[in-house]
Amino acid sequence: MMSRKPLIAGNWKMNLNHLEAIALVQKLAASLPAKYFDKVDVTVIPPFTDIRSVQTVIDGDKLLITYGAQDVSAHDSGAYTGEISGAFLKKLGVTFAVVGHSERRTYHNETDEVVLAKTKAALKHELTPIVCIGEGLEIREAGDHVEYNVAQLKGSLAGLSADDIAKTVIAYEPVWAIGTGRVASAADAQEVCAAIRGALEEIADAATAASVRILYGGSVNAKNVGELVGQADVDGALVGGASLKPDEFATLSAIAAGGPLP
Ligand SMILES: O=C[C@H](O)COP(=O)(O)O
Repeated sequence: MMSRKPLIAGNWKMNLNHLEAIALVQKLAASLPAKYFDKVDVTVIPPFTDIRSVQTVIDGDKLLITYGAQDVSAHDSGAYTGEISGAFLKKLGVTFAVVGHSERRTYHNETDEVVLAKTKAALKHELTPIVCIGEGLEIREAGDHVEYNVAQLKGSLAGLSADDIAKTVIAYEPVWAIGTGRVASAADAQEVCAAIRGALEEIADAATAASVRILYGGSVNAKNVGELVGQADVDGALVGGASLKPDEFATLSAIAAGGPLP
């Protein structure tokens, strides 16, 4: 099997102003020396207003941490008040763009069609989309979670070529596990991530499916990350709350790298 380098992505959501962002990145860098980055990719995903400050620290100190954006417009430029173009993000050195996070699907009514358009925009501007999918509690309790996630994945990637799909990262985030402290079991995460890989093989091809990184997200912390990333089809984590604590985020990144602890 092709080996996939783990990715630990810290989604800060709407937390930390630009001064707090600088302090967090500096603390994270101090806790996570360069030796780890051969074995794990670590990215921080701040609010848009922090990105320039984060870029300045990372470039100035030649850090190996990358950074992403929490969303990207489906449009390139023009009369779209409040939106942020992928072209602007690329110019700021952004590597990843989260698309279709459940908070955007829920609070901003983003459908699979919108997520697909944003995924295409990210790819067009050479950003790596982190395409989020995940079921709510009712669907999980009804036992329909595998079918639901596969359908959401297919809707969010509909019509993309295998080459484009190979440039994405997928994040499985069960909505009931986000910010609740109720993490999915490692077996539950593996079940859905394996089904996602199977679906990628169907819509692209085996080599593409084997190369795409699939993250788990939802109440990941330093205590549970080891078991989660130890699963065959879980290639890292999309971390919310624990990414706001630089020591814990460094520790869980080191665990994903296979240790030693910082
Ligand atoms: O994007 C991150 C997720 O929504 C997970 O958030 P959480 O780690 O706070 O549960």
